[in-house]
Amino acid sequence: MRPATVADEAGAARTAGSASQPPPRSGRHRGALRRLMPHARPFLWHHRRVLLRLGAWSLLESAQTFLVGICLARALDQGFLAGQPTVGLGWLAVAAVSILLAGPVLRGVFGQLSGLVEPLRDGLVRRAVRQALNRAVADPARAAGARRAAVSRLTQQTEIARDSFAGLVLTVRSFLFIAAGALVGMFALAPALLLVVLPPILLGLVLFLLALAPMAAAQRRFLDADEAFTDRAGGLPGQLRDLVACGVTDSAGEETRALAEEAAASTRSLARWTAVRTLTLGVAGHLPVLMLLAATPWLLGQGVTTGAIMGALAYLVQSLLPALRAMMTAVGAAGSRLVVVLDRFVSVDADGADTADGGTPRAAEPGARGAFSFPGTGPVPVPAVWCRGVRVSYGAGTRPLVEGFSLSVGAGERIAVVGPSGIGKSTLAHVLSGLHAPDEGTVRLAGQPIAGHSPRELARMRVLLPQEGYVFAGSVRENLAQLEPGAGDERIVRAVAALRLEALVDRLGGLDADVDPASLSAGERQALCLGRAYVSPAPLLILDESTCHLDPAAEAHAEDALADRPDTTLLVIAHRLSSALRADRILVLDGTGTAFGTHRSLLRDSPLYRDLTGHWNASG
Ligand SMILES: Nc1ncnc2c1ncn2[C@@H]1O[C@H](COP(=O)(O)OP(=O)(O)OP(=O)(O)O)[C@@H](O)[C@H]1O
Repeated sequence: MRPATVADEAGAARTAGSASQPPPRSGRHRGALRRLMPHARPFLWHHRRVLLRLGAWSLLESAQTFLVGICLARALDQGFLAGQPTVGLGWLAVAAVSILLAGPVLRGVFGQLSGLVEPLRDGLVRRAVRQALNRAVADPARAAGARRAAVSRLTQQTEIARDSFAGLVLTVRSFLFIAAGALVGMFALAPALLLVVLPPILLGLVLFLLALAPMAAAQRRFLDADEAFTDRAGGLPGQLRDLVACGVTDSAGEETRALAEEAAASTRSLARWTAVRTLTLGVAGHLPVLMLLAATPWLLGQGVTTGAIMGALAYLVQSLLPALRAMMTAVGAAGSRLVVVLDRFVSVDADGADTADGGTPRAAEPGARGAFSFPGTGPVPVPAVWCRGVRVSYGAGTRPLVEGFSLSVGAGERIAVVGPSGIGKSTLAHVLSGLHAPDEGTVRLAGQPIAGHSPRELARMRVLLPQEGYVFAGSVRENLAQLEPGAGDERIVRAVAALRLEALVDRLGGLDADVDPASLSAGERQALCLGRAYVSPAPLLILDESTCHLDPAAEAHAEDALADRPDTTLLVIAHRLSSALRADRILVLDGTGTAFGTHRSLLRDSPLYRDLTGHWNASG
């Protein structure tokens, strides 16, 4: 049998990823087995009757294996070597009948196999379609083509899962029952045979099991690195002009070099583990035969007959070792594929992330991980901001600023909004905050319609910080706790520390000191307002150029601190390119239409975004 090569391993990894959403982040698949077990156990328990029937058919396979070795030994010892050829032929005839029985046995096994494999596929297909439909409802802005692509990807993955699962069940089951038949047969022939062949088989198996986890990790690392590099290299030629225009060729080159180095390192690592696996296959697949041949004089000295040694050889060469090699290969290749694909189903559910645009997967809905319940459907995360069919204008008869506008932002996401001056960014911020009712359409925050809430209720749903930082005459503490009057000192101190406001608070005389708004600079007022947003209980923070009086470093720190605030979704109306670069996704407003994507995808797809970044770069 041909040993697995790095190319095979890479192929197996690619097959699992070929149906892929974008490459999983490194480490994302760590603990995949642990994540899958809670779903696998109920599935297997639910199909326990099929498993029992499969076991019953497989027992016949054990019996058949057992008979072949025993018959061969008897044919030699009691027949041909004892001068009784007819007896020998008789035993061989029994062996031949048992071999012929293999056909019906295999038919029975396959019949039961479908009872296990098809429900898995049906469940996954149902799940794939429901996931896509749920996302289509939750995110109507996504193009229909992308939705179809998501269904196609997921249905394709179900086929990979089905084939891999079938291969695994077949080979693992076969190995277990054939091994049982062969080992019992050897024990029946002469227990001393087991002393010779069992240790190398067990050694190979243990080495194989020890290498399994690092091998799978190496496959995943290779898959991630290979996809990331291919993605990058494929996109570069088309982006070259914009990269030069934006003056970011050095950083783009560095990034590409790092991806290439990671791809090379991951391939080397995969090669090393493939060599280890080939070694384990060699130990388990060939050493038992060598040991048996080398131990023949000793076995004969122990009174083991020639027929028994030949029977053991037949068990090893005909049944046990081929089944062992098939099982090891299947677990190594199909097993990894199955884990990767099923884990993607789990991860799609947990993240609610549709990454069809090639963008960054959205941040997970807090607490949603593990919501997968196989093979039913799990909850789809509620978007932090969701709007549909929104039309906004200032007065009847005037040209609408936005029309037919839809958007879905996942909880925990960091979004930047960009667009030319006067295009309607602030107006959109007001609409999303419930301060300006749209002419048409619906806006929901965390699943709740924004319309019809009192100002107090709105304050618990979102914070909108305008460009002008409004500070009132009162204590520093009152200013910081304005949106959460009951906030304790601990919370206020945490906000002060997170936003590095200690020096400002000290200069003002501490938390209890009175503030004279007129004595503060515009930047200081903005800093206090950012602290106020941090203290607020609202999960959605909208910054409408509310850091424009801070220097770029302070602005970056403030945005990072607010984005890192627990359970926070951050929407920043950006006035610098750096804000957009820090965001997970960017919304580009251009009056007649919008574009929504990552910095990279927008550089490629949105002429307006390219112009804006070029303008920002030119103006420093
Ligand atoms: N209350 C209002 N009544 C009438 N027109 C308004 C009102 N507020 C804003 N507008 C107009 O709506 C358009 C969009 O304004 P908006 O402030 O939302 O744009 P913007 O993209 O935030 O601009 P900038 O980047 O300059 O802040 C502008 O033409 C503005 O003059």
